[in-house]
Amino acid sequence: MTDLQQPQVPGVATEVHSMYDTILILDFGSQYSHLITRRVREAGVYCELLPCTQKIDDLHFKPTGVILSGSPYSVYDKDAPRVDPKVFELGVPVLGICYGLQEIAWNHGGRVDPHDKREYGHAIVQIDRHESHPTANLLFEGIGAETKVWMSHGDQLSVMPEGFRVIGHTATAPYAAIAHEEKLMFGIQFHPEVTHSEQGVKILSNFVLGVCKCRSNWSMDSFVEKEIERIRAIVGTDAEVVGAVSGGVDSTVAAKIMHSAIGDRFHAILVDNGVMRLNECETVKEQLSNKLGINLKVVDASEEFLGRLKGVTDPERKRKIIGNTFIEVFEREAAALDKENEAKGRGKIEYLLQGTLYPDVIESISFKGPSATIKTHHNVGGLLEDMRLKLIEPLRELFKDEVRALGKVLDIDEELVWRHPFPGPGLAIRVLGEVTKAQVDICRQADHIYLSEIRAAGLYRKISQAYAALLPIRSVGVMGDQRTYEQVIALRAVETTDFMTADWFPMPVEVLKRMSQRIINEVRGVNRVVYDVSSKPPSTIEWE
Ligand SMILES: Nc1ncnc2c1ncn2[C@@H]1O[C@H](COP(=O)(O)OP(=O)(O)OP(=O)(O)O)[C@@H](O)[C@H]1O
Ligand SMILES: O=c1[nH]c(=O)c2[nH+]cn([C@@H]3O[C@H](COP(=O)(O)O)[C@@H](O)[C@H]3O)c2[nH]1
Ligand SMILES: NC(=O)CC[C@H](N)C(=O)O
Ligand SMILES: [Mg+2]
Repeated sequence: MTDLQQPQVPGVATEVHSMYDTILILDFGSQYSHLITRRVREAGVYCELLPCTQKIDDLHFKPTGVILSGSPYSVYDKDAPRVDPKVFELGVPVLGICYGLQEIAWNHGGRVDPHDKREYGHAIVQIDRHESHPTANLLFEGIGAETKVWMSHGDQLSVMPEGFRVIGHTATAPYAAIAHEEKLMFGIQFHPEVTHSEQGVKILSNFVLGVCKCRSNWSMDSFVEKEIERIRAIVGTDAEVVGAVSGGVDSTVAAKIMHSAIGDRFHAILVDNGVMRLNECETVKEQLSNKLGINLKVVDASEEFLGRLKGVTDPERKRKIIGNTFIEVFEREAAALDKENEAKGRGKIEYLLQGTLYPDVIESISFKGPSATIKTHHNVGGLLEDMRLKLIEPLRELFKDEVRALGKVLDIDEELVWRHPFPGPGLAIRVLGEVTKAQVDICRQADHIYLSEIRAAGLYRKISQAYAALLPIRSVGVMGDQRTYEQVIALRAVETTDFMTADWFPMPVEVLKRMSQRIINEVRGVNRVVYDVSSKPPSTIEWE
């Protein structure tokens, strides 16, 4: 998934960079780098985050401006990440944030030293304006004499780099913001991307719109039209496309775009893996066919999946088995479709549609290399390395909230757009221990009651993800004067924006009471319900 190139068609604008001005954000490992990306997009400007080790000569587009992120490193560390100095020869504006400022200074004859006090938290920047140098004022255009910002640094600029002037200072940092008017280079010691910096969004938009003069045309409306055109250009007039579609918002939005582009040359496939939620396959088929006009084939492979999961209790093995079986089923279906098409004199299936999102791409490009594997997230296409089909990933530049906005533009039902994510391995990683049909049924029923009660209480949209898990233990209870010795259901609900970190949701007690009562009364085999009050980290969202 590290390859950022999409299929190319000579003479046709199939490349995102030919349609939008692009801000290049170079990531030096700050925790906030992806937030810079979000903010620039919010200003209506397309941008891409690449590792700071990116060589400018290898870049396949010319950025309209460059932003250098913060970093946990110090510029004087022996192993400090270094920017390719050619960035400064591109002749486009550059903005350095925190480490980025220090890196600009370091490269232009300035000095950076550790400060006796680390500065972490709020600070006030006094803005220094220069009447006879209007360009230097551009970054803080429209902002008053001072502004509240958020700082997180231990080093600071001690000697100004050549040709730069101070455009902002704080009580402890005399060079908190600097500018070079001819080179259009700016540096700020604080973090405009975090919400604690009150004018942060304005400062970033001043840079991308005022300094870089980017066109502000990145909107989901314009994206749909351009994407449909791009797909048509890539696929041409004969080729056909398959796509694994789960009913989740990502694959649904991707499928809708593909369908709009090529109609019935797109074949959507939903695999019933035996670990879907109650009535899920029917509901998804209904929604996609009736409401979106997408022809979805449901392939029942439940026996195959459950058969292979027999006796398996290890979470990673479950994930691998499911991932591999998905591929086998999918390849089989694609081959069958190819045969059918051949008989009908239709084109060959040449492409595979995937709902990959930008966070997946960002995660796979970290300059520090891949992080430890906590869980193997299954992804149908992600594992199809030796497949002859070429990938089409319409959402690979988008964040989840952009995908949801796109869903609205495409007139997809609110209910679908705001659907909680559901993992590919489904209930298999929510039935802890061995996955049998009987166990899946218990989990499925409890999950259905739980989600219905969440909806009835009007809480579905407040919660980012909720589900019931079946624990592989028994506990003693009493029912109708009889001793029971049955299983435990754990209810999980979290609030999160990026699913990388999450807080447990404070479920109202009254609602919990109803849920627990209903599950114990209605689901055979369960005599106890517990509510999960763990955050991520140190826990994860799924139990396995
Ligand atoms: N049962 C399934 N049948 C077919 N494809 C599936 C199935 N489950 C998952 N997939 C494929 O795996 C991809 C990754 O799943 P993932 O859950 O991350 O995305 P999603 O289901 O589209 O959206 P969401 O994250 O909101 O659930 C999906 O986009 C889809 O292509
Ligand atoms: O498509 C998927 N395939 C998987 O294998 C998988 N594992 C976890 N998830 C989803 O990812 C998010 C984070 O989950 P964790 O905190 O448990 O890692 C949550 O939204 C999880 O539901 C998966 N999605
Ligand atoms: N947030 C940052 O970019 C910090 C940069 C550098 N590590 C410092 O402490 O000053
Ligand atoms: Mg899903």
